[in-house]
Amino acid sequence: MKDIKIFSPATVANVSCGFDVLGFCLDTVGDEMLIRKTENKGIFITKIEGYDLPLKTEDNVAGVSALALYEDAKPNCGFEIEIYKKIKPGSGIGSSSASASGAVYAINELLGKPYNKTQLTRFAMKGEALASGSEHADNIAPALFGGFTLVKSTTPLDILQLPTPSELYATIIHPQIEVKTSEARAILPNHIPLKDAITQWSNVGSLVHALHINDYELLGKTLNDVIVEPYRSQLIPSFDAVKKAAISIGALGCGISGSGPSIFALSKGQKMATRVENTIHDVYSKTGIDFYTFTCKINTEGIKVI
Ligand SMILES: Nc1ncnc2c1ncn2[C@@H]1O[C@H](COP(=O)(O)OP(=O)(O)OP(=O)(O)O)[C@@H](O)[C@H]1O
Ligand SMILES: N[C@@H](CCO)C(=O)O
Repeated sequence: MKDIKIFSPATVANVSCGFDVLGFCLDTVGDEMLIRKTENKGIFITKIEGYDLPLKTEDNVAGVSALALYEDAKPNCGFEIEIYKKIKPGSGIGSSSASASGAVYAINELLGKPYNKTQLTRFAMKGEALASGSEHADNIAPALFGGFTLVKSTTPLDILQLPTPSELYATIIHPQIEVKTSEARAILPNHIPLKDAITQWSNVGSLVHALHINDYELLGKTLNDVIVEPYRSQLIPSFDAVKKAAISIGALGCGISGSGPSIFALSKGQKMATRVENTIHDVYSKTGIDFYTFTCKINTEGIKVI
């Protein structure tokens, strides 16, 4: 195989209570990438469509992640990368992760799959470090593995795949403002009160349990974040109004997607998810800020060849 075309999905990191550890993969929305073997050695980004991003390998998260794999594998060829970007950078739905994960997934396929998904996650985390200054894997893991994932530890890297309830739908609202992950991380406190930590780890444990026993009501009760959301919600106009409206119409829960500005809501069933989407659409229409919304199932497959 000399070239490969892939779909690399958008993802929601944190899932309210699981800052830097929990994430899930979105269906239908994502980037496309074309990766080709070349005789010239090295990693070359030859085309980016959709958004204005650096072509220089070392400045692009796809390039940096691909280089990390390339330097480890030392193949007798090089690779050209074309990125057809659909996920806006700084959106909060894993734009950087889609490029980073997509690049390493595709090169691994072209090399005959020498690496497993955990090893690919490690390479793609180099891209996240470039984008945000932190090697978190909570967008990368769901993009590569699909479904819900939990990053049990980064040293050593240990990723757990969690069950995905089949009737779960995600609604995303993306206000057209940019919140850089690096800036959204910089405003967080270094120390947290013990009582908040207790609430948070009780929610994370209960969320994992809810996914395992397919309990939608319990899942909804766990979608709370007493540590990060109070700080970051101030960066997102009308966040509280959206959350209140989504929950009162019947969403299981609602929170900041990744580092924002996107907001996610989870619902049981497509009918309810559509009602939630219509409701938050109405709320945001009053802000005067450009935005778009979409609703989709949870993608249990992750990145795929197209
Ligand atoms: N291929 C790429 N795709 C997206 N962003 C890239 C890429 N290469 C470099 N970047 C840089 O990474 C930054 C965007 O990453 P950031 O983590 O802030 O946003 P995000 O991935 O949409 O958010 P989140 O991780 O919260 O979902 C921008 O500064 C952008 O220029
Ligand atoms: N866990 C990361 C995800 C965004 O990339 C954060 O919230 O900063």
